Amino acid sequence: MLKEKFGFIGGGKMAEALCKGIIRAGLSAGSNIIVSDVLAERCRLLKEEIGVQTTQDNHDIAAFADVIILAVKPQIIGEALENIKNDITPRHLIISIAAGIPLHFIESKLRENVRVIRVMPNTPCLIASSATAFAPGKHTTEGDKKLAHAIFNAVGKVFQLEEKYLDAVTGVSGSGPAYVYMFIEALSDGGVKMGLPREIATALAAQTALGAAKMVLETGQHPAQLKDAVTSPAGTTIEGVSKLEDGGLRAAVINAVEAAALKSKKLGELL
Ligand SMILES: NC(=O)C1=CN([C@@H]2O[C@H](COP(=O)(O)OP(=O)(O)OC[C@H]3O[C@@H](n4cnc5c(N)ncnc54)[C@H](OP(=O)(O)O)[C@@H]3O)[C@@H](O)[C@H]2O)C=CC1
Ligand SMILES: O=C(O)[C@@H]1CCC=N1
Repeated sequence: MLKEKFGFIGGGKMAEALCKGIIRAGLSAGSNIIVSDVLAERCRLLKEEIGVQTTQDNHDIAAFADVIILAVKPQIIGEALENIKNDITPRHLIISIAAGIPLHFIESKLRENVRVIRVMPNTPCLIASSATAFAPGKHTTEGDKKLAHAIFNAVGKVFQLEEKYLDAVTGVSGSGPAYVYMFIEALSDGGVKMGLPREIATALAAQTALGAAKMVLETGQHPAQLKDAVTSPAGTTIEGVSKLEDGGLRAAVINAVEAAALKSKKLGELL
């Protein structure tokens, strides 16, 4: 259990997933977390479902928390920082999970020497299976980096990277779960087309994605080697693989990552 208290500005999908993940991982208790949201109904729901404290006033966040997680949409980060800048003191560590928002923007909106870390997590942090990358700001200490590592390591895998890579990370793992859900849904649709009950088809598709991902991570083999091991000469798999190539799966995925990464970059440039 960490001694630091956590405050979230923005109580949406990602704050909810992170709060649940942090509590489930035993890193903090609901009573040590406060979340702000503009909607009273959202506050009520978070309080009832997760047991965190809630507020509609962002000024309450810095008064309570040591670590402040910026979890509002990138487009309103500037407004949220303006709102809290006078509340931030040297005891606070600011963690931004907003896509595309550069460290220098956040640092420039706060008082001098404020410690800021930019993080790109993903929603599987809810079940301790997140893929996260973070980049430290100008004034972060070794202790801050260790703390960020500890938080995101508890809810999945975490990598410290230079900030220049974070837009690409957003394209791969920040947005990535959506692509994988689409693939699983399509795999299930294929099963249904061929007569499987939907529930079975989705369970088989999701377990297949999970197993294949674990094979990549645990065997250390190249994905192409693992694919070749499934693909028997004149067998069934090569028929399917050939259709995926016809449909441009690889190009579609590469283009998706590029588009999401470029959008992340653009969000930072529009400020
Ligand atoms: N969803 C994801 O998978 C990931 C998201 N992120 C990043 O996390 C951040 C949050 O994303 P997500 O949770 O999906 O977004 P949501 O829109 O679900 O959450 C943001 C919440 O903040 C509320 N809000 C708006 N203005 C304020 C304010 N001034 N003070 C407090 N709360 C406010 C919003 O209310 P209202 O809706 O009424 O405006 C909403 O409930 C984004 O910056 C995104 O880029 C990063 C990684 C993954
Ligand atoms: O779609 C988005 O903008 C956010 C950032 C990464 C995942 N979801």
